[in-house]
This record gives sequence, C-alpha cells and structure tokens, in this order.
Amino acid sequence: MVKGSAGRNAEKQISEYSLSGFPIPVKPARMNEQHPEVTDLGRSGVVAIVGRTNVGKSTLLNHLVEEKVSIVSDTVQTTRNVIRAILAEKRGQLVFLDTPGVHKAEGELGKNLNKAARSAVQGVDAILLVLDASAKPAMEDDGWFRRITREEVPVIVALNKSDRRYSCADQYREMWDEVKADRASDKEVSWMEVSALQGDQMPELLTALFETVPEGEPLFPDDILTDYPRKLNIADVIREKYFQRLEQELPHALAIWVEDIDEQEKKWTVEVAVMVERHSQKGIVIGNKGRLIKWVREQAEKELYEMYGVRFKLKLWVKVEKNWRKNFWILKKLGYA
Ligand SMILES: Nc1nc2c(ncn2[C@@H]2O[C@H](COP(=O)(O)OP(=O)(O)OP(=O)(O)O)[C@@H](O)[C@H]2O)c(=O)[nH]1
Repeated sequence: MVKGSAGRNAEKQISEYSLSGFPIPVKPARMNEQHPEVTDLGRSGVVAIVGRTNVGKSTLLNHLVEEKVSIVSDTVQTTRNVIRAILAEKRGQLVFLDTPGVHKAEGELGKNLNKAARSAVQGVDAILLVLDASAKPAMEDDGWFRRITREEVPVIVALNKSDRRYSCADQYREMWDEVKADRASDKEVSWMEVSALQGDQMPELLTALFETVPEGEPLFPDDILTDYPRKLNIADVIREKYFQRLEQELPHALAIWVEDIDEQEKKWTVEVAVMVERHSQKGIVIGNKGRLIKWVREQAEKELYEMYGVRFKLKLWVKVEKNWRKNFWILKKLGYA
C-alpha cells in the first residue's frame, strides 16, 4: 500500500482511477533495511490545481512540467477530475488534476462553487491554489480561501504574475488572515510569489510540491505512462471510424479499449476490445457479413499508418460485457467511449 501520512488519500485516488477500468497496481513500499524509517521510493502524489479563471493555472502547469511530462489527454477524466499531466522524474511522480466544473461554477458564487470546489480537492495529496497577484482579490478567491481552511492536506498558494509591476500580494495575505479569523481556523499554507509566464520560482515551486506529497511508489507505473497516450490515440481513431459509419445507430454503450501493442520494426500489432453491452449490439458493430468491422479496421489502419509511419495490424475483438455500462459511464467521461 502507498505509504505516508496522506497514504489513504492516495489509495482512494488509485481506487478511483482503477474504477475507470485501467489496471493501476499499487505496489508495496520498499523499505530501506538499515533505516526502516527511510524509504528509497521518492515521493508521489496527486495535486489539484485550483483557482479562479485566468489566474494562469494552465500556463503554470505547462511550465512546471515542460517536456518531462506525459500529458495524458485533455479529456482523460476520472469520475470527478481530469488528469491533466503526470510528471515523472527521479524525485517521484506528481499527478496534476484539473477540475472540470469549477471554471463554470466560478462565476456563480455560493453553493455551486462550493460544491465544485469540494469535489475538486477531495482525496488529493496537495492543493496548489493559484492567484493573480497583479489583480485585486475577487470574491472567488475568498471562496477558495474559505474552502481550504477546511482541508487537511497541505496547501501551497502561488501568487502568480509577480512579473507585473502592480502587486496585490499583500491584499491576498490580508484576505487570507480575515478568512482564517472569520472561520476560527489555524490552517497554515505556504506562500510563493511566482511568474508562470517567465518561469520565475518554477523550480522552487516544483521542489515544494515534491516535498509536500507523501513518500511512496509512483502512482502510475512507467510502462503505463509511455503506453497510455498512444493507446488512447489508437482507440480514438477506431472510435472515430465507428462514429462516421454508425451515427444514430451506434450502440449507446460502445467503448474501444486498446489492450496491447506489439511493436515490431515494420509492423505494430494491436489488440483492441470493442466493448458492447448486449449480445444484440454485437451484430451492429460487426455489420452484415463482417463488413463494418472490416471497414473500420482498414480505415483505422490506414490513418494510423499515416500518423505513425509504420504499418498497423489491428485485431478487433467484439466483447459483450454485461456490467460494462457502469464502466462505460466512466469511460465515456474518460473520453474514449
Ligand atoms: N504577466 C503574466 N501573465 C501571465 C502569467 N501566467 C499566465 N499569464 C497570462 O494570463 C492569461 C491566463 O492564463 P491561463 O494559464 O490561461 O489561465 P487559467 O487560470 O488556466 O485560465 P482558465 O483556463 O480560464 O481557468 C494568459 O494570457 C497568460 O499568458 C504570469 O506569470 N505573468
């Protein structure tokens, strides 16, 4: 199991990711035999990046992860959160979540924001609250401050856009003090003045994040990291072909899942499960005399050849999974069902 004070959170996260149908094993922590209190594992955790719109969350994330990242996909979601990026390096692994729904709710204060905010930060190991230090604090910032007084996990507050001459950093600190007093909270947060645009304090922020998350095995094994975006992409191409041909007829619960890629120099053989819910839907995705599935395979192989510059052999297996819908619902959110 994942070690560390926030270990339970990480376990919870993993079970949520696993819900999505992907095998995300949790390996036991390796202990250092001479110093059982020390592990050689590095640190890994899930970080929610929150803050009102336009404060620079995306810019900041892009800068933090640079090329070291495996961007999973903009559309890869768990039931609540979008995995925007996974940063894997020798210090460990940081899984960054974006928070769909929060942006939309941000304009409407009160209940909606509160609900979205609550779900955005639930179960994570650390929260990175991004503020625009070059603009006056807004009601939404107050909302976020209030929310984090209630969170037990560590919070780093990034006062972004510190490259701009006009700074409201002090006003944000005052607002935080007021919120704390109002809530009788003794919550401590770490403050950092950064510029995502210019990259100021980005290495320091990354170090702070690594120090904040628990020690433990990486949340995502390396092979999943390399394979994952490619698998999603191949699944997307196949799914798109089905969409082109079926449109209305498409079984509601159709999911494409790439199970395996065997990379030979001249040809990649890919095992693909085409998941449907009921036996009656099997015929639809196979088509009369297998014509549809053949067409989908050929079209997808052609497109993938153009994309990757290597020949593809797609092996499409239609599978009926009675309980697929539950998974499908999640997969749909994951962006490839
Ligand atoms: N001067 C300055 N501009 C910045 C900085 N960080 C981001 N910006 C600018 O602020 C604007 C918004 O940045 P985004 O990264 O899109 O903000 P966001 O918080 O992801 O926005 P939403 O997706 O709407 O929530 C862009 O024009 C960025 O170039 C910074 O450190 N300094």
